[in-house]
Amino acid sequence: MIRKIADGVYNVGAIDWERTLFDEIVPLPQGTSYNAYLVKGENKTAIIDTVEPEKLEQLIDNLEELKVDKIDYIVSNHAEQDHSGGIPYLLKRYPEAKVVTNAKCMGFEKDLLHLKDEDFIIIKEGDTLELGGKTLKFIMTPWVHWPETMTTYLMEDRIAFTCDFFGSHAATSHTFAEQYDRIYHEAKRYYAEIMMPFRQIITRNIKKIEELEPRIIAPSHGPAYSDPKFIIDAYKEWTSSETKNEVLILYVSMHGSTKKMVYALVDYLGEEGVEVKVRDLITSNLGEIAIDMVDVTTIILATPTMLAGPHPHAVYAAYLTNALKPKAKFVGIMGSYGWGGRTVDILKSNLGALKVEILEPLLIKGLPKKEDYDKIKEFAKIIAEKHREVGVMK
Ligand SMILES: Cc1cc2nc3c(=O)[nH]c(=O)nc-3n(C[C@H](O)[C@H](O)[C@H](O)COP(=O)(O)O)c2cc1C
Repeated sequence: MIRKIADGVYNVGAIDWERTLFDEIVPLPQGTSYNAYLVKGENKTAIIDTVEPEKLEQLIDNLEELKVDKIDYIVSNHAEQDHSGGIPYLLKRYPEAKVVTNAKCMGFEKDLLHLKDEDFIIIKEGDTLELGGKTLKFIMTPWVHWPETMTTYLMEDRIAFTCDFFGSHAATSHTFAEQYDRIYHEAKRYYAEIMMPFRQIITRNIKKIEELEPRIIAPSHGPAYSDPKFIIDAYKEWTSSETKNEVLILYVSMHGSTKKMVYALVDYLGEEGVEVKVRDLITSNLGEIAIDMVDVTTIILATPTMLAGPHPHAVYAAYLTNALKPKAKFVGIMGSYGWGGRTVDILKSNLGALKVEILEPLLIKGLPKKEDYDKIKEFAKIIAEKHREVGVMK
């Protein structure tokens, strides 16, 4: 399916309606797309990014339908195979084509795709490429989400091809975002899963794209944006240091004691005027957990003690929180134990990358008793007080 972006500019990539998992961990409830953009100048033709190799057939069909018998440049914004994986095929089909990218990306593609030095034209920040009436300018946007990532800007049409940056895992036949609620949610999920660990550097990259004053933002997953402000503002909101008056509780419980503690905390936090999100680690997937983390002020890890430490699912949650680096300001640890162990130490040792205050842990023996509920109530009061201190609650 060819999706026209502007005169001489087409999305010739693939739509993957049925894929359910990405990177062997990220669930895809809405499928995804691998957008590849054909830009036809008066003299030269370029394609910006390719598709996941499994979906090459759709790209080939689209190129045939547009009767593309020559490609001069294959611009590669990102070396990850869902965008670069089609390059070896395109080089065979269009032997005169050169891969246009930055030096870092070339290095990765030599390793990942076994491309050779002579396959490349190397560009750097601010360089331009003339196609005849259409000029591509290259803007380095590192760490969205690999070190080599860049944006290609079509100057005359003011289109920013941002690759993963501003993308969403959404299979859709719409060329441009139309169902804004749906796309906001999918773009936020994508941000949470893929971009959140690089929040600080992304802030600088948002500015770089905004300064281009693009008319269109065309990422390599999901629909393009004919209203770039929508997605730029959303990214500004997610990356800002401001958090909401919300607590996310991630819990696991074998026999229900920790769960009782969790739901008591939910009630007490409600009484204190704090919003709560609760995720059972056994039934919640990574996407749901990640999206919930984006703007909460506090994350609570709740686990029973098992084999002298936290339940392995709680270790996973701590590891994930540490890796995703949400902007939360506080982390709490709570749970039930039988006789003792290193639950708190082990969880803390998995949280070293976070700039958070770790609250005084709350561990109780067995099923919570009357005095334990008092402690949970006190825990809720402490969290509310912390939220007041950082100004997310009056
Ligand atoms: C497989 C297993 C291993 C356990 N290992 C420990 C342990 O090493 N240290 C401890 O204090 N309690 C241990 N316990 C006891 C639990 O921590 C205790 O029963 C707790 O109340 C369970 O909380 P839950 O109902 O939320 O699952 C273990 C329980 C199970 C089922």
